[in-house]
Amino acid sequence: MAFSGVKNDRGELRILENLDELRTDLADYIAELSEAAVKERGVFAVALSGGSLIGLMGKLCEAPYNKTVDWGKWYIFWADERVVAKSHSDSNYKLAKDGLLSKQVPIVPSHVHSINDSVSAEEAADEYTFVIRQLVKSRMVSVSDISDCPKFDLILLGMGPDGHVASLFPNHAVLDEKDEWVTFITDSPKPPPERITFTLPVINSASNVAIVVTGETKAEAVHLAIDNIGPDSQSVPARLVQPTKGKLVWFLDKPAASKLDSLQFSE
Ligand SMILES: O=C1O[C@H](COP(=O)(O)O)[C@@H](O)[C@H](O)[C@H]1O
Repeated sequence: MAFSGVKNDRGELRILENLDELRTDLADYIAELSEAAVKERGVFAVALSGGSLIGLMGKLCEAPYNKTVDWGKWYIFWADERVVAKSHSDSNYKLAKDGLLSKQVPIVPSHVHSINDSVSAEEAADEYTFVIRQLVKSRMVSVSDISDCPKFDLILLGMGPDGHVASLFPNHAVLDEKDEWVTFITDSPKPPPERITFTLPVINSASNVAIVVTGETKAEAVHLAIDNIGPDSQSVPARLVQPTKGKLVWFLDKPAASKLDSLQFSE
């Protein structure tokens, strides 16, 4: 690892020498959280994103993780999803299915909670909220004692070059949503336009949140999000990811970290 440390209140930074090291560190991190959650609660409730994240999670399907992780205890959700058919190349579900879920890992199909792709964005968000509510009732997903929101064991996020996370885009009204767990947008600046997304209160109620970012095209957004300077936070949604009680970890490769201010860190 090139660097590991804590920088102000923006969480733990893990800056990896190259993509191979990042994939290994990310797989170790997810496997450890899975083991701890299964030990404590009997299940592991994890929310995925789409985009480059899924490719970076690939090592989880290889030895030793494919055999050591307790896949049967995983409950899988999406922090955001594009409202397209599950077979569409824009679908975050399809991305995860092709890149992860179909890779000889014994995930229980009924534990995979994808959105209903045959209704409107608004209905899909409402239905997804209902599904999560049922799983909170049956304690497969914990509940936050502070916000009354679901408390996922882990929410995995990517970040776009504009600083968006999940489908929470810069200066969009969706950033102000305080009441809903899952909401929808029909005007995403990045295609496709119709999406559902976890809201900030849900993301910030998780026990663990990881933001995984690679590549120089995202270096400026990483700098703005972590160094906490420049435009207001509504312009950099990743800066609004601040788990109330949970732990935030950034996984960065060196190009993505290249514009960070000098790092103060502890071993
Ligand atoms: O549209 C989306 O973009 C972000 C970032 O994607 P990346 O390919 O730049 O890593 C992703 O995290 C989100 O889930 C997705 O819907």
